[in-house]
Amino acid sequence: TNDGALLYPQVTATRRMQSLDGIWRFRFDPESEGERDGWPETGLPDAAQVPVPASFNDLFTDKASREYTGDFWYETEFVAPGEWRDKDLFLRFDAATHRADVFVNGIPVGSHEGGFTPFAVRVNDAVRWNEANRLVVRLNNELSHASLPAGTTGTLPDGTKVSGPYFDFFNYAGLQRPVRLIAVPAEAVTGYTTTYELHKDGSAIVHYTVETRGLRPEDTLRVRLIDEVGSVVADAQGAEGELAVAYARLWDVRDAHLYRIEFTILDGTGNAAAADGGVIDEYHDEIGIRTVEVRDREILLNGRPVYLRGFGRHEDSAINGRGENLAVVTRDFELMKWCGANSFRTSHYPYSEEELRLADREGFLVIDEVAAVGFMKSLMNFLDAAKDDDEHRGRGFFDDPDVMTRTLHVHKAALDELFTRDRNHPSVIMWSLMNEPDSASEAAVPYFRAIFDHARTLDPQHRPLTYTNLMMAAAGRDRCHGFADVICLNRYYGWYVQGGYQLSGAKAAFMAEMDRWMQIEPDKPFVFTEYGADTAAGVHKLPSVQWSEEYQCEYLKMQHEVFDAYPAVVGEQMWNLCDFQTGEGIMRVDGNRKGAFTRDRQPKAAAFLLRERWNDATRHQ
Ligand SMILES: CCC[C@@H]1NC[C@@H](O)[C@H](O)[C@H]1C(=O)O
Repeated sequence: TNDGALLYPQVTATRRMQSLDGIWRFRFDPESEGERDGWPETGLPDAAQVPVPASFNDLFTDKASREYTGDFWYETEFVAPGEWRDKDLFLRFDAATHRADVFVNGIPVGSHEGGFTPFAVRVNDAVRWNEANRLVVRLNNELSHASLPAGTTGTLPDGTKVSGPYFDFFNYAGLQRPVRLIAVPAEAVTGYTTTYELHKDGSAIVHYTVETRGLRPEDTLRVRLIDEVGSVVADAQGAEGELAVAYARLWDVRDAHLYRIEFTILDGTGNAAAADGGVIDEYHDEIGIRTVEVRDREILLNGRPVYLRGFGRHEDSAINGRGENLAVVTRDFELMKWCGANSFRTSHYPYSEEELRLADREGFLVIDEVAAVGFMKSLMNFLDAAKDDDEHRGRGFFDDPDVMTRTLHVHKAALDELFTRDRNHPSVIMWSLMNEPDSASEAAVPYFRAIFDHARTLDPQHRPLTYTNLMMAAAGRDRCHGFADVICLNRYYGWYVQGGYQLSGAKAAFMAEMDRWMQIEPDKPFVFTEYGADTAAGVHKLPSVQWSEEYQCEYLKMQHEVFDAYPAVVGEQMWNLCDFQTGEGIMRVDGNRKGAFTRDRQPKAAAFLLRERWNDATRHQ
């Protein structure tokens, strides 16, 4: 339900908000009996106590809890303030991973599929005003070929379910981002879009549309643009129009200038109470005046070419798991700035709204990725790429008969939610629709066509669309690159292939593939969205060996030599900013160790190498 509750929550003259974060009751439900046993009405029996937001997985001391797969429940209570009864009351979950059913006082009030975008459920008909109300939420973290991220669900001999992720990050789950009670007027702003037109004389036009609900014909919808010193620089009326800015302070890479866009619905009947000044609804947001386009094999920001320097990342930290931790987010931006980075990809799922708002303020360029990862059957950290699990033996991911129906449906819905949530962020400059799909398979082509065609309809700013290509679909094997505006490559020459002493051979093979790409896609820009080498911090070796800090630096130097040999390369995002947690396996040492920094955000030698390369002003922008 997008009734104005999906806009980023805020308190204004007309809107109210109450955080429900804190300690909630929690329990697993391996037999899926909770609803039958009345938990929505009576609450959770024998419950544990867990924090929201956080993943549940790293809180406990037993393996069955860390690895738990199936239904699990959260419970808390909240008071519905009587002063809000004339507004629409919503529960807004910023993320419930991977799916949720919500109950208030035993009454089902809504459900959601997908663990990385917000949803809101209206609860007016279920609450008791000025009293405690029981909030019970059933979540589920099972993976399938129709879940984003994709995977499979197996069972142990005793019937216990086991997650089989087709991706290289831990299948963390839970209420991993804030939960809020919010109150929105019945007549309200429910969404908006912006596009930008820059002029040579330094002026600009902000074209806007506003989505409302319940707007009465006699009421006025006013839109104002306010600059950083609080001056109203433009104003307009109506559900769509333009805001002309005489001297626009453009949003630019690592030079962010934000404007406050303010939407106000004013009572047009003339008999509004003087107290509220006739304001029916008021919502404001921060936008950046900038343009993004791909032209002449460059990515242009405000008409000037940019070179992406930065990282693939994860929302991942000790104890929290994938739970939002603003201290970690802040430290990660500090590390990226220290390295001289200007960009990151939200690998491999939409990051929190707080993360993107920070990117807007810091002037970072973001490749915003939907959680369409694992569209290549690879279990246990890629050792078994295309390994077939029982249900889908012998077929590639896209050969699965349900992929063009169930998977495509879930994928499109996830894109709709991602674009609606993030379309107004100046930091978002490109959309990644999939990470490392099996794009070498013929069956992938109709799927790509359907999903790219759909995505093209979602962004009024028409930002470039891409996906990331992995080595199993190298130049000449990938059948889907034609759909992408920018070719994004995840490459590991010198790690997964021809590692160690063979590094010189790896470089030759890497350049041979790049030469082939230059023939295949002679007009598109290329971005390396991943390159990296697992490195155990503190392991030193002269001469180097793989897993030593010295080797990670040798590896990175070689990659950068190749990138610098091809003018078509307009970006390099090292994998990964930090070490991060994965499922256990013989190729993971309590997680993936390709970080330039450790999981507790301390530097390896590679961090200093990147800092030297990216702070060298004589290089790219
Ligand atoms: C085989 C491609 C490499 C792979 N790419 C996706 C990331 O999520 C993984 O972490 C990375 C890795 O294995 O380090």
